[in-house]
Amino acid sequence: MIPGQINASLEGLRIIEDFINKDEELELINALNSNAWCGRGIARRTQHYGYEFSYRYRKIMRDLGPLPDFMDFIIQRLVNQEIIRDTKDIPNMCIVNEYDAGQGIMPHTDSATLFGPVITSLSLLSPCLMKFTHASNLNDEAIILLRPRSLLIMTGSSRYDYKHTISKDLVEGFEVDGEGILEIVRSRRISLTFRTITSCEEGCNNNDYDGSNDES
Ligand SMILES: O=C(O)CCC(=O)C(=O)O
Ligand SMILES: [Fe+2]
Repeated sequence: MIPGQINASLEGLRIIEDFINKDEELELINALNSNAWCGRGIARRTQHYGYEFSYRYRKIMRDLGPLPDFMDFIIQRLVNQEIIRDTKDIPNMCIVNEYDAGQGIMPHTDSATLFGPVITSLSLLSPCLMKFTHASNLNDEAIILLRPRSLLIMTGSSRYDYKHTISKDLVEGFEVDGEGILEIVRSRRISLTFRTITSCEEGCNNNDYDGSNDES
């Protein structure tokens, strides 16, 4: 647990608190809980909508069709609130990640060739910290608090120049001005990360692919 400065600003990074309300959060969780989770290869469970992404091959494996209806209101809100301004940036893919206590995600930059310029991630259930570290200057870092129902928007430098990660720590601490160190005791968290597949010519319709050897 490393206390650090919380929510330092990064070019292109924005958080919208309470992007959805508690009823909407519950409805999303119920919809996701009634669908099949994919537990292959990586520690945490995932669900892929729109397109299937292989963590192992780092490419799009299959076109799964349009995003499900229960996500429509999110896409609509992204457009209405002008988070997505260009129709070509309207998400056509969503990966749902489930993190149990003790699970995180390794430092990475979401592929610049596969995915479009705007990446949004909606957080449900447990809060957590996300650390951004500049890819070529490791001293340049920012720690961002992801509260439930908040939307993280990554564009510009935060999307392309930094790696982001979520730790496996069971307890996380961060310093809030005037309030001292606050603690998060991590429990189940679900995130919905929306992206736009820019091209799906190569690697799509790999009908032989069953993902059984994927790794994180
Ligand atoms: O869980 C999150 O909020 C982010 C997930 C993420 O970084 C990714 O799937 O690339
Ligand atoms: Fe990511």
